[in-house]
Amino acid sequence: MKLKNPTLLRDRCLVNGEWVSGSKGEVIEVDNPATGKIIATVPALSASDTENAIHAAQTAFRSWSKMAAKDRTAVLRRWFTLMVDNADDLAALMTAEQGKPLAEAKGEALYAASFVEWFAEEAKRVYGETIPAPTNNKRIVVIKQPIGVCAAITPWNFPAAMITRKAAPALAAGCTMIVRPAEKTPLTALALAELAQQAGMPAGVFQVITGDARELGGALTASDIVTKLSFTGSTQVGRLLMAQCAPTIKKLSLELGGNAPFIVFEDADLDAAVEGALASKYRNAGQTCVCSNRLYVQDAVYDQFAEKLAARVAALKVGEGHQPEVLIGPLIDGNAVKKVEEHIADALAKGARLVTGGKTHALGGTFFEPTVLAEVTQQMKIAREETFGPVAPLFRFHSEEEVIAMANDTEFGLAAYFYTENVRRTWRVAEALEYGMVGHNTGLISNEVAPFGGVKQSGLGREGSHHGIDEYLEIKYLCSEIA
Ligand SMILES: NC(=O)C1=CN([C@@H]2O[C@H](COP(=O)(O)OP(=O)(O)OC[C@H]3O[C@@H](n4cnc5c(N)ncnc54)[C@H](OP(=O)(O)O)[C@@H]3O)[C@@H](O)[C@H]2O)C=CC1
Ligand SMILES: O=C(O)[C@H](O)CS(=O)(=O)O
Repeated sequence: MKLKNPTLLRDRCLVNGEWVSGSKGEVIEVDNPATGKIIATVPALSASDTENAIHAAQTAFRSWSKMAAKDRTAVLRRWFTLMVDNADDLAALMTAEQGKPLAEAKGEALYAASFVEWFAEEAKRVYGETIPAPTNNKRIVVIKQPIGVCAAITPWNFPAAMITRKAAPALAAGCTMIVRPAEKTPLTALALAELAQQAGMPAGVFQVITGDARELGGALTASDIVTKLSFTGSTQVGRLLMAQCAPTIKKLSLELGGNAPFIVFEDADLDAAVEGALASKYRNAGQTCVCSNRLYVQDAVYDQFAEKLAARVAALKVGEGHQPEVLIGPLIDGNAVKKVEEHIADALAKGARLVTGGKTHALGGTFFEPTVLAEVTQQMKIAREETFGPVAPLFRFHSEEEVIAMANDTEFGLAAYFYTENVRRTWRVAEALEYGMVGHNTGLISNEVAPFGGVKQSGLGREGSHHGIDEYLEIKYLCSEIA
């Protein structure tokens, strides 16, 4: 892994403005999923090391929260500029530790930076309000104030964007933030910490700690100094963390699992639908929470769509992320491969048909052939569980009512997609789908300006957009008797 700016490769954690090892002196190895080779080590911090970070964040909060919003904006804008200037190095780190193709990693680096740019601006727009009092001798004013010391626990699939999508609004609001990144992808998080320090972020305002998820997560959730937890990951772990936060009534933002339907109506632009399916299904080798997980195709266009999609999928180049033209990198680990194999085997055993792919790639390791299955039904595991891999299961449907019922038949409600050229159908379907985010004639819906988040068991709260900063603010009103 060659970096233009070698200072971005950090093997220590940033705690209270210092680069520190763990008090136990233990380290965690970081490997490259494409090769299985160890590329770095990071400290295994302990619960007591985490307490040090929490107290540093509490101290830093006292001054950071009182800083003029415009001055916080200036620090965040410098962080944004440094992220853009170092996007190639951030991309190299992501491809090395997570495996995604370099072009996707560069895209994520800029996507991550866009949250810092957006919330640098939002910092200056935390408005309050005045409310006419019920009696003329009183005045009521509403103000918004930063929640306090915040913690973030983030997943491996977007090592940069999932951090800034939380840290940027928190810091903009005047909070301080401790990030515990996934064990598999700490290097990008530590590089973001290095750039934050270069941007002049005061000690204790933004800290990154690495170590055992349960030990560090336990310390963060148990602390009554930490007033807010923002988590992105599986619904199963989200439930656990929600329970761990209950004793201290922490504020929560949860971005959890998905099971996105992708619906192709007979009146769709089929070529556009194929492009959208490729984008929403195979991005990050299918390892995103908003990936289409079930593709429903209306009878009249089913065979045509399946043929078009399979031809494009079979041509997707699989390989190591730094190689040019590679579009599908490795899955994150062997467990991910096992889940994909399990979903395919279950579907075929219950009557599905393999159209293309279907097995581990000739490259070996965790590389997997991009796959399309046909004649898939609701009775198969792949209909109910998030595959988190490069498999497109095609379901048939006959009517709009039938497909809406199938699409909504899940405990998840994160993202959904549909293709139709009919404007009346567009409104009916968009309103009937029980999801937090709906793509119409597009497979790419993620950006910094829209409120990203799910309903049902896909989470709580929204990230990005002007709503995103509210997750890090408390509302207070002053009722003043003036006569
Ligand atoms: N809604 C969204 O925006 C997103 C949702 N996801 C969902 O996450 C899942 C895949 O990501 P994955 O990383 O495997 O999800 P996990 O839920 O397994 O892990 C997410 C994070 O939580 C940590 N973690 C795991 N167990 C605990 C625990 N007991 N206490 C504290 N922290 C813990 C993990 O640490 P470690 O990895 O070190 O074990 C990781 O940092 C999928 O379901 C996907 O849909 C993923 C990304 C975005
Ligand atoms: O982790 C994820 O899956 C991301 O939230 C998806 S996105 O924001 O890049 O769409």
